[in-house]
Amino acid sequence: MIAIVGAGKMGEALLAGLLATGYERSEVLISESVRERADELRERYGVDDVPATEAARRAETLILAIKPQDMVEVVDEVAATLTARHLVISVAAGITTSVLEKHLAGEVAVVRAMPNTPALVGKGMTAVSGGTHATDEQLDRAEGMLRSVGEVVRVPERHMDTVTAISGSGPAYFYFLTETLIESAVAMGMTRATAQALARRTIAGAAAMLEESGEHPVVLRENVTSPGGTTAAALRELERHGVRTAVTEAVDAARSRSRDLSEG
Ligand SMILES: NC(=O)C1=CN([C@@H]2O[C@H](COP(=O)(O)OP(=O)(O)OC[C@H]3O[C@@H](n4cnc5c(N)ncnc54)[C@H](OP(=O)(O)O)[C@@H]3O)[C@@H](O)[C@H]2O)C=CC1
Ligand SMILES: O=C(O)[C@@H]1CCC=N1
Repeated sequence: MIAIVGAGKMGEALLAGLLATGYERSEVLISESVRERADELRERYGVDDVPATEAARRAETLILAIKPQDMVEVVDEVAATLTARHLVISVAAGITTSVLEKHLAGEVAVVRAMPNTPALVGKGMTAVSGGTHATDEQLDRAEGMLRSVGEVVRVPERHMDTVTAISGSGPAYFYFLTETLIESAVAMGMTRATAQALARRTIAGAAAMLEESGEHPVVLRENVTSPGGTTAAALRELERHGVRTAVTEAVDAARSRSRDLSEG
């Protein structure tokens, strides 16, 4: 049995992904403190919602998907119920396995994971790293579960804040860019519906090219950039406005924020 504690945006993405890829409703529980949200998810997915301590009693795998700021309180609440048979997977930004282990009695296995919301449609990217007591078998178990909602890589924990800034927050950067393209087209007089279709299909097509061709993005960008053409004119403006530096600094800010979150 798997319990997802905190069924917000990320919790739901994992829940939906797990159910869509073969987990039975009877194998997954949620524990969500916002009543209307719990009701909505119970209705949508047909899973039970129980208090966190009951979730810890009934499930051997606990996925903690609450906000980093709530993590210690929730871990303290369930700690007495957890035993060496449990596997705790935290998806919280910034919270280290050593912080979690400090609040858990004995040798409870902890895995830190950083998924992203495309897990909802089985296209997630998750990085995992194991805590002190997590065995290879337990890491494999966590990876197997998360692989059902997308790809998984194992990384040393020192890279987890970078992972958070790249693939954890990453979908938001691409949505931001898509949203900006839509608004630009609307400002030029195009209907919103057509602008949305153009932008959505373009980002999806570009992503598919990256995945399926295996080419470096520089090569794909060069293929779009005809000599003396429109793309070169646009890219010159992006460079002039420092978009490359802005992206680098945005990623740096996300990583710093992830580090800060471990300090509460
Ligand atoms: N959103 C994303 O793309 C990603 C998020 N994450 C991580 O996932 C975690 C959740 O993020 P996100 O889904 O965005 O946040 P949300 O606020 O959408 O979800 C968290 C949910 O847990 C509820 N909650 C709070 N305390 C408890 C409790 N004691 N028991 C049960 N439920 C509780 C919250 O209620 P309330 O609102 O009242 O606090 C909320 O509904 C974070 O740690 C984040 O770092 C990781 C990767 C990607
Ligand atoms: O914004 C956040 O803090 C979370 C972590 C990664 C994506 N969303």
